[in-house]
Amino acid sequence: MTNPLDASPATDARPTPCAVVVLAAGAGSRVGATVAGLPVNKVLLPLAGRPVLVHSVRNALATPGLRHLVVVARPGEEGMVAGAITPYLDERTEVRLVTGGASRHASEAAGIEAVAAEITSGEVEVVAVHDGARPLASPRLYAAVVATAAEVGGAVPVVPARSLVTLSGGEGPQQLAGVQTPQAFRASALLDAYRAAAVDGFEGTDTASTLEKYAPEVLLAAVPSGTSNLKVTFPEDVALAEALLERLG
Ligand SMILES: C[C@](O)(CO)[C@H](O)COP(=O)(O)O
Repeated sequence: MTNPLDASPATDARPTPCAVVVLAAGAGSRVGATVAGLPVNKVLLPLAGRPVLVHSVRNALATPGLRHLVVVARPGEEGMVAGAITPYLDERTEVRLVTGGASRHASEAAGIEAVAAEITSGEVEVVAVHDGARPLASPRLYAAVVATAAEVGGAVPVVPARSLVTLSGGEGPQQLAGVQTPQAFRASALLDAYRAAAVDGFEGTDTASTLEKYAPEVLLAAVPSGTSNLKVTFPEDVALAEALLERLG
């Protein structure tokens, strides 16, 4: 990956027409979320009085150049997801709700296919895919990944790991980086890559891994991000996200 800060800065004079796919279809088993004793999808947990997903969706809606927002729900949870986010949306805001699959990859594919017509027609030039469980991704981060993807092909937010790691084999301390979302890509390359992956039955661990396999010619740029863009994974993450929300305003 290259660092876009090494290249000319991505300019955003004309925001790139884009779509955002928010994934809300994960199992979330590690967070162990329950409501009234029943397991609940972690993106529906309350965070500062609103479901986690509402924060994620509202940030995504502030993306410059946004044309379409897709939310991918777990099969059987479509009604619950719609019920959770609709009260917080302006009635003019159109959110496409689609049903996800059995894996993250399948849910990503369903979300991307939901804007296939707009990609093919050229209306949408860049698509960003985001974890619904990352409620603190800022509109600024969305703007940066979309502008960078438009410029170089693909953009992935990264944050340096807190500590150096020593690998066995005598290579000395290594600085690792954590990969986050939203991950953004030129839309036609993204759609083609997911269609090629479907033919092979390939399942990527994230969007970038599918692009790396099926569109290796697409340059992926690392966009500097921060630890505040956390993913709600463990029970304590909700309290941490709440504290960060309060601090960030
Ligand atoms: C893509 C990701 O956010 C990178 O940190 C992460 O791998 C997503 O994990 P999930 O378990 O599929 O939510």
